[in-house]
Amino acid sequence: MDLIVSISGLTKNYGIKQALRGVNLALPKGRIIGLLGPNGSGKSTLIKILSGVLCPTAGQIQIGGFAPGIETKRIVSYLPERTYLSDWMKVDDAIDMFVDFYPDFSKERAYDMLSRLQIDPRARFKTMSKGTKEKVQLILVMSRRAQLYLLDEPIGGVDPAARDYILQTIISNYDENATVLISTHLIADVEQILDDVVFIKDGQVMLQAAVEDIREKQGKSVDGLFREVFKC
Ligand SMILES: Nc1ncnc2c1ncn2[C@@H]1O[C@H](COP(=O)(O)OP(=O)(O)OP(=O)(O)O)[C@@H](O)[C@H]1O
Repeated sequence: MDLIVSISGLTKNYGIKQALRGVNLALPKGRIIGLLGPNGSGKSTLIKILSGVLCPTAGQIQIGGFAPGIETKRIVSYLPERTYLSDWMKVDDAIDMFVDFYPDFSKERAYDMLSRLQIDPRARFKTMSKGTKEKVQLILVMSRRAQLYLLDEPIGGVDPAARDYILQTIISNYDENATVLISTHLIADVEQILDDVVFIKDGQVMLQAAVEDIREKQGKSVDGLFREVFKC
């Protein structure tokens, strides 16, 4: 199996709080993977470490053969859980900023997705709804030709009718050798596009499985299995 990410013994402490406890995980190339777990289970922490925003306390990580750093930032496209776009900016300013930052950014792809989602490139972020801003951020992140996309809660603020359309638009634009890791609580909405899932609880990986196996062998949806495994 050709891997894009391999993680061994990954631990992250925030002071006395242990957010990740010895995570071992291998993510293959060319898969769309759901990172699923209850609140506080460590999803954002794991994604931040993979993106290079946070440093691990212990453990090894390889992304495309490199430890997180300058080389991996070239091949990783990261959507943080919170917005980082300044309100005074217009959509096309943000696109120009991405063009300057990332040689793999496709302006054509970005404008194509904006037009499909009927978003005006001259609009200023301060005039936009939360959901529209989210759509723009996702478009920016998915317009790079990255090898690994890390999407932390990408569609939380988007209305249910638009979610499917956005997911399909985004997915249809990505290169099939790339891997997408999506953290979300909207499992029922996202599971149609997932190949694999990783369940995480209390900073540890509980399960890694192909969605097809969950459906065929266990006769369950991912949403159904999640509700069963994490029942309060
Ligand atoms: N900066 C921080 N300082 C201290 N504790 C933190 C910090 N960030 C996260 N934590 C703690 O680490 C644990 C994991 O948090 P994390 O945000 O990774 O979880 P999550 O699975 O993304 O949660 P959610 O689904 O609610 O977004 C939680 O107990 C959280 O309170």
